[in-house]
Amino acid sequence: MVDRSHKPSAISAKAAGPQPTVDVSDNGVTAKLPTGESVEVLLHGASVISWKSKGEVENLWLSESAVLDGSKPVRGGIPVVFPNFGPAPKDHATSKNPQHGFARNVRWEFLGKSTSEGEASKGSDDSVKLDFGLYSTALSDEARKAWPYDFGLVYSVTLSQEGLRTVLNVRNEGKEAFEFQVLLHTYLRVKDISKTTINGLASATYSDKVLSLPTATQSTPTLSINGEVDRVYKSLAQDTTSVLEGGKPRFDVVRDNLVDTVVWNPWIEKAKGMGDFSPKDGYKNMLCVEVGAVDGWQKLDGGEGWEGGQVIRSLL
Ligand SMILES: O=P(O)(O)OC[C@H]1O[C@H](O)[C@H](O)[C@@H](O)[C@@H]1O
Repeated sequence: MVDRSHKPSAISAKAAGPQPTVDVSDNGVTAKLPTGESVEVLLHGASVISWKSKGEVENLWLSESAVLDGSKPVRGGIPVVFPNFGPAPKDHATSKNPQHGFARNVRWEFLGKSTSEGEASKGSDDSVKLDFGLYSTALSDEARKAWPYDFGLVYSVTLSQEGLRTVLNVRNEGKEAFEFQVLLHTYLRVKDISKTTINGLASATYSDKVLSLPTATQSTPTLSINGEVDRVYKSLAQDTTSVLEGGKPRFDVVRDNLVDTVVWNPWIEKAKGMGDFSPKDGYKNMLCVEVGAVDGWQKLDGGEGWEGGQVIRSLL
């Protein structure tokens, strides 16, 4: 009789192949796929600070003088903005919070990794998911006083050949309802901002912070960046915002349960004014396309949960 017990099945044969690697340090977590893609996440703010595609192409812009020691938010990568976007409004429960909330400026906990094998028949790739948690009980007394709600956040960063998925899950762990905003403040790396264009915003309504215009409409199908831009595009109909370089697709940013998108480039003067922005002409190599729910507030009753996120595809 033939002993088949050692014959590898299709599944175990695949499992025996190269596996994703995950390195955990005191400061953060790095994951790499056998095909070369990698992601690096700081525990400070659960900020993604590097995402490389096959061929080691860096997709995210990180300032050379970004502060990574936990003393301030990271200038670059993907800081997580929660529970308020921008300066907190005076007449809201978030009013005592810092600009863009506290989540980007506190240490998160690494909850663990999970890997999954792709199935060619389903068109899926190998992937690795890193989960990070932040709970109200971990905040300083001062931060808890400023926003006194019981909450739990789980931020999942999934790396695959297809791209990078980042999803935030918010739970109200208390009895009292709270309101929040969310934004994934992604700094995309581009070769030359003067040749970079954005599609997917046509006819959308936006507010323009540079021109102090509360309401404007995107009249052209393609947006070019020729100067400082700081716009909040609201309730977008299309779920994909595309970034092109020299007319060729470079990134697709796909929103999931998030309807707004901020487009930001500080340009020359604002870049000069930021101590942690360098090189000073770095504005030529970055473009923020920030998916979020920032127009108005999301309300979460006690015991309820909410989830939203993005997939960014690098199209090189
Ligand atoms: O300097 P930060 O607090 O990180 O904010 C950086 C930028 O974030 C968003 O893009 C806002 O729309 C901008 O108004 C702000 O300048």
